Amino acid sequence: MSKSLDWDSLNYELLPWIKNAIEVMGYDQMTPVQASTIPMFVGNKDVVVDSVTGSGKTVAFVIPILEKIVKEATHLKKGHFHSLIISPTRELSRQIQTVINSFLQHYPDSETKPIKSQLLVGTDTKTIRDDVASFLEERPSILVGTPGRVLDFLQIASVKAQLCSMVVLDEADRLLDISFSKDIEKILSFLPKQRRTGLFSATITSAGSNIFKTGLRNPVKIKVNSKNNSPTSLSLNYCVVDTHDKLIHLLNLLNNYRFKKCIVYFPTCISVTFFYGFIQYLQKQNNSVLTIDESLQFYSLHGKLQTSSRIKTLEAFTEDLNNSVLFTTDVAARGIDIPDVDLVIQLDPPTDSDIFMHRCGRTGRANKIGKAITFINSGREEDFIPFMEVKNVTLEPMNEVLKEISEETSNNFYDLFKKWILQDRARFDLSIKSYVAFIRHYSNHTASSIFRLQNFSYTGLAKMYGLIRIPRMPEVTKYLQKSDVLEVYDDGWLVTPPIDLNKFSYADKKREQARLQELENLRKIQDKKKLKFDLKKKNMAWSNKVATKESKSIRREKMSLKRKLIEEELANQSSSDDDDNIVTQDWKEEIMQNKRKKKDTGIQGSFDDL
Ligand SMILES: Nc1ncnc2c1ncn2[C@@H]1O[C@H](COP(=O)(O)OP(=O)(O)OP(=O)(O)O)[C@@H](O)[C@H]1O
Repeated sequence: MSKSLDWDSLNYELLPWIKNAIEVMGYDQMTPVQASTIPMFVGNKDVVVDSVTGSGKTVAFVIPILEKIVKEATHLKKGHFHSLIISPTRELSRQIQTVINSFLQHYPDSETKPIKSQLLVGTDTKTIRDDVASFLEERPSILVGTPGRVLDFLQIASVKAQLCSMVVLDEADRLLDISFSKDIEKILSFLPKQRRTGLFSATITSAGSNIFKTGLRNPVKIKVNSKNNSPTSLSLNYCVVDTHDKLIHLLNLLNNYRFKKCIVYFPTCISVTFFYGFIQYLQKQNNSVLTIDESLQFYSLHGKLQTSSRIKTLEAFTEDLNNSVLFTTDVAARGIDIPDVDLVIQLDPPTDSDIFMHRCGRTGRANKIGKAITFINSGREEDFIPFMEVKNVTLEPMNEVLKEISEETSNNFYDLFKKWILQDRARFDLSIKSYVAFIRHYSNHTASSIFRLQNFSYTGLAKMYGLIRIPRMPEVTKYLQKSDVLEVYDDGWLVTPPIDLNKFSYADKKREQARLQELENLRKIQDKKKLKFDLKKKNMAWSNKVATKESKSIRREKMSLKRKLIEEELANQSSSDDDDNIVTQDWKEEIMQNKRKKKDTGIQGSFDDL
């Protein structure tokens, strides 16, 4: 392992054009992970690299790949490639390709065969056939892509993988987890066994023994130590807040804290869309409760957006030099390298504690100062702090940055939120969907003893999401507490009198027309059914009527017995408090919901039933 971080102290001479690229990029010295990894990976060793976020792992595998291509890939035939880099997201793959290309810009023109790279990610415009055509035409030596697309590509007969001699799994623990591992195994089965393999991540230990599924041969483990499992330039803080005021705290923080670029992590895609819409309204609207600084520029990015829009947003956020704020999900948690991000806010801790460090690590990169603030819901979630301490991640409290929120402000803000929702049924739908998605998300926490649905403030959450009605979910109805933040009226309404949902319209004219049409259809069907039923009843023979009555009373008896059994079962369940019960009850609710759906054929997609 090299002790000096001087580029000249490597145990071999870097190619002159690579040296030139390094100089132009302004990398005066190697980072520790580069000093340890480059000589090993160039020297034909398999490597497993564990190094904190923002420590320069990308260059640590890009340089060895480029060095080896120059030495080995001069005779590559059509349809073959030299190296394959796989990463979990399109954004990260694109970013890796940008780093490769910024090196390749310095590759001398005098060389007869240029070195090229190709990106393999799903897009709205390019098919896999397009990828193959451009591969055969352009003859790239390096392929970079996401698992699904890479696998599809390798399955095409004209693509030959026999000469691939280097493979890198960036964010390897993620690629080896349950969602990607099957694809990765298949991809690796296409590659020759005699190859070099590099696994890179800031949380590689989470992959456990899965790393050996990658066919590593006598790998060298490179761990760049850090005291706090995070870069020293990154400070990790938390604030304990009441759930119902969390959005106000977030907005106050964005208004008052000085930053260049901030990333805010939301729990779900739909919550990004929902809160992004509301915050844009607040910024435009002159209101007396909470105004948002005009200079703040908001962006939203999540995995359900089209690729082209994801690319545009990321580029615009990267280029924006003013106070810009990106609302996003874990799609932008790993690997994304945006210069000048100096603040990261997590609205909630992630469901997987590994993601916590990846999210925080979007700031404090390459020795630049950064701050990551995580909101913790008051109650039980404070236990998250010692839980992370055990994982060698120390979080410091910083409640002093938060402004006190009076009850009056809190209620006025909620009224403003509800007013916005009542302007458009689409917002009402979104509010309910976001709320439901959050609860489902919350129930997926791996640290389920800390993040317990039983302890959650459901009305506090409803206030935070501006709900006008609490959806009928088993998780919610089971744990609604009398002492909660909001008064819940009949049928889950949080406003009185309740809203007539038949008259609650969409602002979008087409959507509203479709809704009215559906309502009309439903009414017709119900009228027809009623007519049919009345006729049948009228025409039925007296003896049949008696028989029907009898069978009805038998059915009623059976039903009441069944109900009793279910009630007993539920009573038993609520006395023990584990999350499995929630799943069971959820299942029952699902059956009931399905039955309800079958009954009322129209109006699906409205949330009247939730
Ligand atoms: N030798 C170097 N000197 C200075 N800056 C560097 C050097 N090498 C890389 N960087 C810069 O460090 C930043 C982080 O690099 P990179 O994205 O490779 O980190 P990483 O370790 O892969 O992080 P993550 O685990 O979050 O993916 C980049 O902006 C990169 O330009």
